[in-house]
Amino acid sequence: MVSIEVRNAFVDFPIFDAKTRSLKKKVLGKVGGKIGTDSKVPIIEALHDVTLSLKEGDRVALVGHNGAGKSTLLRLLSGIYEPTRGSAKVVGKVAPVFDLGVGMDPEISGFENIVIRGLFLGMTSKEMEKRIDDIAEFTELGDYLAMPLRTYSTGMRVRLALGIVTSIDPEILILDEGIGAVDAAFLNKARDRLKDLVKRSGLLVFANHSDELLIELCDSAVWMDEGNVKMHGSLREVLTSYKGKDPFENLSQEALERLGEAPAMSGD
Ligand SMILES: Nc1ncnc2c1ncn2[C@@H]1O[C@H](COP(=O)(O)OP(=O)(O)OP(=O)(O)O)[C@@H](O)[C@H]1O
Repeated sequence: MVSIEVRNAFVDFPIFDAKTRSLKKKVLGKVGGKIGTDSKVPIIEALHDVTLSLKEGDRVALVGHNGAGKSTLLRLLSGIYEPTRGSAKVVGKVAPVFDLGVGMDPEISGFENIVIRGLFLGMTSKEMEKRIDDIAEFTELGDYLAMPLRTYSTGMRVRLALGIVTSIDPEILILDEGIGAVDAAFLNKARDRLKDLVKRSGLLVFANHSDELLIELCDSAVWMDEGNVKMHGSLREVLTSYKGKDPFENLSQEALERLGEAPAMSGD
């Protein structure tokens, strides 16, 4: 059984080369974690006393304004960052997808990249080799798969990366923005693969600004604000509080039924 237990976790970034003059100016900032100035160097408090308990089957959306701490939290959950104080215990193998391009080598072929990228995501080369035909078909890259990645256009790279990422069997899947940033037409093609990927995952945490994608893939949500967990609950409740309106109200009846949701909340 996979699980994530974060207890009273803090992640601080001391900044040794901050310009003191600009920090003394009292300009009211609206985004980013708190900047503590009690010590000799300013410290950005990216995560502040975060407690979070996630279990097998959870599909969690992570929302919050720029600099609220979403990416930092995802890195903590992936074991890339250790908490400065507190604890983060992750049981299960994590497949972190922060940037679709990370882990791809421009000098080797598309085929070789499929295997290498798969290894980074916790798969074995045998498992990836079995998936090559399926990935090739999805990407429509044909003979280009035998060419070095540096010969690909940006869109071709995204196709390959998305094909690989959606082919894995993750225990814990951590997705940052990147996925939603791909071309809308191609994302439509990838949607079913993404949904299947999430179904196969033991646990999903997904940071994204697109309501539609979150509604499609998640059922609960965590709202981060200035490094704190401001709210943790059902996706609909959290998105309604975060956005100030019910995100389901614009969905068609068919979509609502598919999602097993009631019609939009009345009166707000
Ligand atoms: N490597 C770092 N060094 C210093 N400060 C950092 C670092 N990474 C993040 N921060 C700071 O931590 C805070 C949280 O950043 P984080 O990237 O987690 O936010 P986010 O919610 O993912 O934002 P966005 O939606 O803009 O991507 C911000 O104030 C940011 O300036």
